[in-house]
Amino acid sequence: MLFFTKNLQFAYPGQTRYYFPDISLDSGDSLLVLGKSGSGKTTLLNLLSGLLVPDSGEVVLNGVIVNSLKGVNADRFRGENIGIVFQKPHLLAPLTVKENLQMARHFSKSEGLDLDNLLSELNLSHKSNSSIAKLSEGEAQRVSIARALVNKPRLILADEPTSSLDDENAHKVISLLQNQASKIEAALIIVTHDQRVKDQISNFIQVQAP
Ligand SMILES: Nc1ncnc2c1ncn2[C@@H]1O[C@H](COP(=O)(O)OP(=O)(O)OP(=O)(O)O)[C@@H](O)[C@H]1O
Repeated sequence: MLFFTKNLQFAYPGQTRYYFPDISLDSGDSLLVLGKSGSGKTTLLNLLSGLLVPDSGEVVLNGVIVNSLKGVNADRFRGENIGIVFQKPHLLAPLTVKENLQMARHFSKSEGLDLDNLLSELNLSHKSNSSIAKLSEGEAQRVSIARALVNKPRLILADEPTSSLDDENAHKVISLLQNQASKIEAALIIVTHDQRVKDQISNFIQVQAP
């Protein structure tokens, strides 16, 4: 199994404890994490990426217990093995599209993907030298997806990637994420409250506020 969690429990200080359903994914598998606003979806995503540490339970990626890594080791492992598509792109505005990808590459020792190929696959070749400020919202989102893929991660986590998109573009972005994930043999987890995504990915878990 490429990625799995077991008995994940977590509570913010002074708050009620979350008990998250177990996850298990092989390379090429996709999973939706569904739940209402405030149900704990982003919290679960942060536990899966090691940005938060569970009170108990395990997150295992490629045989490594993610929640037992600390400090620099945790950051390096995340940089090399987990690609995160944040809800907002958070790109470096003074840099060009390609420089943003080069920067992401810089933080990893892994060989990664060819940048020009990746830009072409995401229909961004013509924007390679554009500044981030001049991109449309959709282009900025594709750069953010490219940045998540650049180090050829084993796990891709995407937080609400379709929430601001119309039906056609929502469909395109999910297809893009699925195609790219299966190409690099990664597992894909998409956190969303967007029920439309179920039409493309049938495998899901539901999280609920405790
Ligand atoms: N750092 C924090 N400290 C304390 N409570 C927090 C913290 N972050 C989130 N919470 C609380 O935990 C609960 C779950 O938040 P979370 O962001 O995981 O929900 P979500 O399902 O992702 O919501 P949304 O769909 O609105 O983004 C909320 O009640 C939130 O107020």
